[in-house]
Amino acid sequence: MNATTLFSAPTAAPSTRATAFQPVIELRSIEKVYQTKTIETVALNHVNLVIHKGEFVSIMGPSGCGKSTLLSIMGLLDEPTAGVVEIEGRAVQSYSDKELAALRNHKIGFVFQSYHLINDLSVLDNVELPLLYRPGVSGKERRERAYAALDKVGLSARTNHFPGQLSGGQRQRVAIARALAGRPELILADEPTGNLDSVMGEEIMELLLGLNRDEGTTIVMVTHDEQQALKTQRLIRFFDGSQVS
Ligand SMILES: Nc1ncnc2c1ncn2[C@@H]1O[C@H](COP(=O)(O)OP(=O)(O)OP(=O)(O)O)[C@@H](O)[C@H]1O
Repeated sequence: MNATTLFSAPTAAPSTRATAFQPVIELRSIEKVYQTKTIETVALNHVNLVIHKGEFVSIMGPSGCGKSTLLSIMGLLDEPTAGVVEIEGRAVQSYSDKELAALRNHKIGFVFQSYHLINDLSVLDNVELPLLYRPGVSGKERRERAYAALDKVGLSARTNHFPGQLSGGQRQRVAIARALAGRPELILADEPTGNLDSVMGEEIMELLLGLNRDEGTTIVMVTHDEQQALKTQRLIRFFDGSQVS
């Protein structure tokens, strides 16, 4: 299939606090091929995509069409087989390993379907954990940021609980607080409501919409829920590693 251009302006006005049309991340002709001994899978087929500051973009498509692969490449967790990823106008390939690690830790926050919380740690410690690896963030600042993030997601009263004592929706709130404590410019959410019932899923969706609207946080979300996707500013549909709309 030929290269597909995913670039398009947001369908709704970006958040008032966002800097309109300033790219946060740009993918140019990204290809990802997984090669095993017997089979070659083209997971992404020359994808072109720009995410702008303050956008909330959702990505939908059938199982296996490349959504998680796309998110991993955007999150600098995986490398494309071909093509260029640019963060704030600079090709990621030109960053040193140290700079890349800093980008990953400082600019990008991840939210996963299965929360990825540590069950033996309290809610507060889970949220603080990624900040332990941040040079220059003191213990006091870590704690303050974690409390502030938990306040933002409405969990101030649960700081000493453990993940096993929380509902699924509350666990996802903790995971979102953990991402927020790092003050990321971009949140990548892979099916954040996938394990939740419709009421809790709706709550998490409202939380993400609020963060985007009120704080200008840029969000890219993979979802199988069309109703939720339609609430975001731009919906990108994938099929077989390429954008179809
Ligand atoms: N590590 C891997 N090795 C080989 N093939 C892989 C690997 N990871 C993904 N794939 C293949 O790449 C394709 C895209 O996978 P990906 O997980 O990105 O799809 P997806 O759209 O996120 O699917 P789902 O909705 O089921 O999570 C699939 O055909 C998958 O089998």
